[in-house]
Amino acid sequence: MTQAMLVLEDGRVFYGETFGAEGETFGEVVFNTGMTGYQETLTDPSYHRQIVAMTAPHIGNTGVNDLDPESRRIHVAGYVVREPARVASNWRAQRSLDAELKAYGVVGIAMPGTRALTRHLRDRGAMRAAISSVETDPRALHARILASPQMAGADLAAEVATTEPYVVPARGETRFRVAAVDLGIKAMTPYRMAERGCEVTVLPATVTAEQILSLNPDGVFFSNGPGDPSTADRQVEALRGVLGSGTPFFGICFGNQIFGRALGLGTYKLRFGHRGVNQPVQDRRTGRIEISAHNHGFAVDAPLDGPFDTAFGRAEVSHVNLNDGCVEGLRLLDRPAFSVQYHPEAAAGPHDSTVLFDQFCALMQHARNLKEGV
Ligand SMILES: NC(=O)CC[C@H](N)C(=O)O
Repeated sequence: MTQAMLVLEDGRVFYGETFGAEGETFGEVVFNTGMTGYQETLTDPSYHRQIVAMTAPHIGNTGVNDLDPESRRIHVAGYVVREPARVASNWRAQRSLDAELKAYGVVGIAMPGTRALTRHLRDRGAMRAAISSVETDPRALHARILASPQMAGADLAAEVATTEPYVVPARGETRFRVAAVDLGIKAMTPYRMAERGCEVTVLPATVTAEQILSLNPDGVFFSNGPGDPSTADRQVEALRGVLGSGTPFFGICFGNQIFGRALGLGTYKLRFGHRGVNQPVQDRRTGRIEISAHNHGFAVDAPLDGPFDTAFGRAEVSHVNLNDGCVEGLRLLDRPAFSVQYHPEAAAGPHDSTVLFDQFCALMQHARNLKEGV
């Protein structure tokens, strides 16, 4: 085993052994608290340019398969685990996690200090970092970290999104046609719509409102994605055009942040964000609590004390996080549009929130009924 080190922007150094590829990598280091779902995490495009540290102490137990990935490749910039499983044991396992990380050239580190790292990030916040198995001087690596890009201000969606439109067919009869803007979309999202009878046309991140609306969709969706939502001006512009048309809208994660901005709200960076599969979110209308999957480092700044006015009529915060009180969902009260900051597609994660896909279908059905005068 080769020695490796993880160095943080504030100078803290951790030592361990290489896991996955050898080499050097830079990114924002964040922690993920999921006990399961490491393959979905690794392949979630929203982790582009992030070094992900797993708090679960044993990673790789079930190996890697070709069924669970959320995109075509591993997207994390680097991977931090406490102890890699020595044996991949599962009936679906096709390869080991170590081999998969090597195949994608993903530099990782196995180190005893993941708990200390998590406590450090919890107190000081997510920050830039590097993993290296080729550098021996932490100070030299630290200097390179200070020259690497920040996550705040990073415009990354177009780096991971499709450049060509493609169609995910409905399973069974086609009930609705959805235009989905890919900002780093996870594969399970169009799948959840397809299994409800939606034919989903996935569009590049730079698509305009005119291009979206020219498809005459029953509904429009904006996906999750990497980077700082304050940079997503083109997408905010496109969404304003969509909302103005009255076409039903649903957004997830980055899509929620863009929706917030389209309504005139601001976004801000959370200290350490939410990444895991057990975040409690409350639906403020029903009081019901959903345990949900999360991956966000930014949040929308919205009034929590009741409905507020926007250019598209009244809006309200529909969901809040019970851990830190941050905004987890928004809805318009006079138009068919809503979004959530968390991941109802549940890959990986509990299925408490998949009902939101049914609500999107219900909005599309309602809009169709109105159009047809039913
Ligand atoms: N999963 C996402 O869509 C993340 C959105 C945004 N990049 C954030 O970190 O908050």
